[in-house]
Amino acid sequence: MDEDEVGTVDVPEATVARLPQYLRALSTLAEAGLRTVSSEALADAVGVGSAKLRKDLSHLGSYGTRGVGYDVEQLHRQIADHLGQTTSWNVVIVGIGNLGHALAGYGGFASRGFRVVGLFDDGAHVVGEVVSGLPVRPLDDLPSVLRPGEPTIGVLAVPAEHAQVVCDRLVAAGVTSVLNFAPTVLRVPADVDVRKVDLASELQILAFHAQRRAVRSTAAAPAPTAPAPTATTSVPALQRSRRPALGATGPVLDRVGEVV
Ligand SMILES: NC(=O)c1ccc[n+]([C@@H]2O[C@H](COP(=O)([O-])OP(=O)(O)OC[C@H]3O[C@@H](n4cnc5c(N)ncnc54)[C@H](O)[C@@H]3O)[C@@H](O)[C@H]2O)c1
Repeated sequence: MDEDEVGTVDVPEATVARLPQYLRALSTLAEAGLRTVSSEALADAVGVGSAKLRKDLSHLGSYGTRGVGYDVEQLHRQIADHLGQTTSWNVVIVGIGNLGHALAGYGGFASRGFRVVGLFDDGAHVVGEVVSGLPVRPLDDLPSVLRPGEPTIGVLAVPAEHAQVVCDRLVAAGVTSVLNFAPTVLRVPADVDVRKVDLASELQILAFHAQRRAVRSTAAAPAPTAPAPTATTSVPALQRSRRPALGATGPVLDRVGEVV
């Protein structure tokens, strides 16, 4: 597949979601001086099955060489092309509260081609403050920060009840890609992409799997001397029994004891 085909081939959404992980693993391999990598080794580094990895990469027209594997640099370039990482993207963050401050200060965007160019908020307590080298501006200044012809991604870190209004303003100003942290569904025109980040849902999914593991291991355990929990053991009971005593385990951090 040549560069002209990037953006024109259909790549399944699940594959797209794994591409950043492949890219990160390939960067690490390149930094370690590796020139080629087998599908098994790359799949191992990412934590997926090698068949799935080969299928994912076949969507990009990359099949590797039998007995050699994939050329690390070439595959890195190819995935970076598909992820639009060979151009730089402007990012504006709206809502400079707890989350917005953390996002504005995150150092990992620039190395992946994302440049934070504007911070916006409507709160008098924060407008004018300089956060990570950028002044926080009112949303009315949005048009002066967005540059025609330069793709800009809008990041929403405002309370859910304000997210739609802010999203509408971003879209009206020409933003066609929105990353939404607010726990609400946004309505946007068909030519606007919205991705939602929801850490609470991710925690719920982990809790779901942990709970199922607990139920299965309880069911599979040999009969204990004490009365065995049955399949009807209540979820709260399992959750309580699995919860460690506060402070009993966990890493020793130099901020332990800090009240956050
Ligand atoms: N997706 C996740 O995993 C995740 C994690 C944490 C928080 N959140 C969500 O992110 C959002 C922000 O959380 P937070 O803890 O930073 O809240 P926060 O209250 O600390 O900050 C919100 C900021 O948005 C600003 N704001 C409110 N209305 C605005 C408007 N109309 N225009 C511009 N700015 C406006 C406020 O002035 C404030 O500075 C919330 O919706 C929260 O639920 C999501």
